[in-house]
Amino acid sequence: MTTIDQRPATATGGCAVRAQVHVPLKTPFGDWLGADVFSFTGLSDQEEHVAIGLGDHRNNPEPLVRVHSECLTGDVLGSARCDCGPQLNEALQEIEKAGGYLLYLRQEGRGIGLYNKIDTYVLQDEGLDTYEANERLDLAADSRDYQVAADMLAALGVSRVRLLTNNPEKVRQLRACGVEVTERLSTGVHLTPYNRHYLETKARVTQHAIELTRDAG
Ligand SMILES: Nc1nc2c(ncn2[C@@H]2O[C@H](COP(=O)(O)OP(=O)(O)OP(=O)(O)O)[C@@H](O)[C@H]2O)c(=O)[nH]1
Ligand SMILES: [Zn+2]
Repeated sequence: MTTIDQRPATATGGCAVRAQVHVPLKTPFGDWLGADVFSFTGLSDQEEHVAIGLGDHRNNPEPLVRVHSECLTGDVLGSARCDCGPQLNEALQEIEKAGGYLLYLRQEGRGIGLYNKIDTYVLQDEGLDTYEANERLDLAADSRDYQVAADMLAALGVSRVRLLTNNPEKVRQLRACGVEVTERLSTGVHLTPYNRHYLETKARVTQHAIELTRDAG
């Protein structure tokens, strides 16, 4: 059953919790998770970002948090070109166990949007890497700004987090926005027959903490 439970909002820079809705989720592994989905008002970029509270998120002074950037092809369609889908599933499982939040940010294509991302796939298949392909379209290689994630955490009353990410830029930006990141935890390495170059490029260009063994995959 889905329930709606308005709770007192902690406003920060205009950002506040708008509603909290309990949603039963079924994972690809067949488990049922009880998720609290939070929507917000006053988000600085006007996007419909959501926070998904899992496990004992209310009482955890240092919740496990993942700031996940939207990837329709990976998250929904299960595309093997990237690692987004498996990272999302892993995060839901880990956060459920530890108690915390998945912030699902509507930042398709590292901020360039879905249509542009699909266009870059054509360029990637001609030999460009994921960052070069963005730039060939005169778009930023990665335009993501995580201030909005910091605002959402503050609105949830969260100031200290353990962060599940391989991306050092997420840690840097959240800290710069006043979030105390006490620990960065790497996700698993989700190698497919199609994403080795994608993962290698992330490790080389943006220093993602991804350790690829030569013979893996
Ligand atoms: N422009 C572009 N974006 C992509 C491509 N494949 C996936 N993405 C986007 O990349 C974003 C995820 O970024 P990643 O670089 O994979 O990982 P991250 O979020 O920086 O780091 P983690 O927290 O470790 O997952 C999502 O918004 C995806 O939509 C691609 O080929 N081109
Ligand atoms: Zn993806």
